[in-house]
Amino acid sequence: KVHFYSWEISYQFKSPDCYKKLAVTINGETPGPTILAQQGDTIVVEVKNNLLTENVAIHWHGIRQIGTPWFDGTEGVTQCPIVPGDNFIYTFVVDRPGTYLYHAHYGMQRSAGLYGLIQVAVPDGFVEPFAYDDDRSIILNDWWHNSTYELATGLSSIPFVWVGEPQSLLINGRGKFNCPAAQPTSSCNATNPECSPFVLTVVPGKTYRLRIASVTSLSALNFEIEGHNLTVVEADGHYVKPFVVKNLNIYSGETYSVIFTANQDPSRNYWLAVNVVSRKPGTPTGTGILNYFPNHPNRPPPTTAPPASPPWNDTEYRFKQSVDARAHPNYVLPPPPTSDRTIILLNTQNMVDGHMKWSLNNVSFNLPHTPYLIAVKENLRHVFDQRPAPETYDYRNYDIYAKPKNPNATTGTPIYRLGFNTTVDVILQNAKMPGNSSSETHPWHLHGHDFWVLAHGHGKFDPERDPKRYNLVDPIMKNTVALHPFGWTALRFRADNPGVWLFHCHIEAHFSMGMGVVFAEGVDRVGKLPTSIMGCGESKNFLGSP
Ligand SMILES: O=C1O[C@H]([C@@H](O)CO)C(O)=C1O
Repeated sequence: KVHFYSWEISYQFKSPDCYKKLAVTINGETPGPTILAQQGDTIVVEVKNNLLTENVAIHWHGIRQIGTPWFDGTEGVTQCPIVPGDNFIYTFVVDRPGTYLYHAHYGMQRSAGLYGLIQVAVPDGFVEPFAYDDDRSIILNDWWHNSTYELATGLSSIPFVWVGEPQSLLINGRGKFNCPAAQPTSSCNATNPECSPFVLTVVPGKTYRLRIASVTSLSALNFEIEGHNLTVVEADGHYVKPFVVKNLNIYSGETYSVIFTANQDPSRNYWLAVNVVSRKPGTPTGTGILNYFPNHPNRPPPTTAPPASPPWNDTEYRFKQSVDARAHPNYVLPPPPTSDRTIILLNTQNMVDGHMKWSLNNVSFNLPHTPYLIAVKENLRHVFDQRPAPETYDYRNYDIYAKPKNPNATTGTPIYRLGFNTTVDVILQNAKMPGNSSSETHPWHLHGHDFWVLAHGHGKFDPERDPKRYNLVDPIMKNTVALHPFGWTALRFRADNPGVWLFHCHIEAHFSMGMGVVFAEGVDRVGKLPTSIMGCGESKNFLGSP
């Protein structure tokens, strides 16, 4: 089946948390429409860029784009930006059931509101390993009152201006900023229906599958439904061995399905609550309402206080959830027992020519002007660095608990060329920040693949000792995984999807400061590139060629 969508991208005044500001919308809405499809269906999205002066590109997060690497929607990697006034048609197959996302992948535009959900149903007759009466979804986000341009300009300025903590947390695009009395109601109006809380209505006794996705620009979140345990059954489109939590830690770019039953006192309503964890919170709890039918949705609101998260700096609590997630026993896809190559990526915050950057093995990522897919396929060797990207760092001598020894990194555009069909391990290594005594959580997202999560560890990864601890029995597969403070995360994937793929921290500010790398594999097998992805840099030369 083919699903056709026609999306007009435009700026609109929106008040998702009661404070009025410009948002990038799809057909006038943020979040955008949910794409509903079934495994094997084709999705066609015609994007019309009606932003007056701003490019756009849309990434289909978690969709592997097998056979269509040019429609991954990653500006600078797989396509040129869609310029104002232009149309662009994305066509791709959703080859696996599950919960996925889409969002802007140009500059820091995601934080301006261009995002939504993709839900892919199982084939007819397929029985999922859990039961429920009804299916609901929520998408979580963090929200700033400064424009995306102010945020991005601060990050690239000398001196550096950090984005700071968000003003609000949004559940399905709704939050509540405490409008100051001095602010005119035309710019902040607590009674604006756009910022009335999101209401999830349930029938007492029924069981629900709740799909939960996060597209935050910065925040790691903890989600809780007051008084209701959640059984985690799906993560990033893969069935997991069910485990029960009181609240769920969710990082930007992750999706989960949880099962819960409306089995509490039905005479009242309950809070949906989302809190910032892992960074010292400066944002009030984001709330919504779990409404037991037939109570009024939000009159009166629950008289209890909305749930607080576990302590924001309880890293062990979040680490435990990461290691508790295992593949569902009936759906284990065993990883290859060995790998052909191990890439160790140390992430550090460094200065480059007076700018604050993030780098991997001392190289801070920079997008070339000609998208990599076109440059690699057409062998344009002069448009990006040809020296190989660094395979590891000096792990014998580097102290991850000390401030970066070399405060200066370089910026560059090198790539990792992966042998087609080889098995690659990536070890993400965290370390201390230069400015303070902490180490932050980074959710890493891989385009074009799912990876096995072989292990999470504390401290410095030891290439002799730690591979012996890998879970080769029932590791979960994901497309986004947390790298915890002062820890390491080991991933394995097969380089079996011809194309050029970004691997990056999903914190929008961190990617914009250089926290990413690029993998290229089997590009000689990629078919003729569509001219619609071209037009910028040297790709102009290929327009109209036979
Ligand atoms: O990248 C970041 O920069 C700031 C801080 O380290 C420097 O101000 C911060 O909290 C980040 O996550």
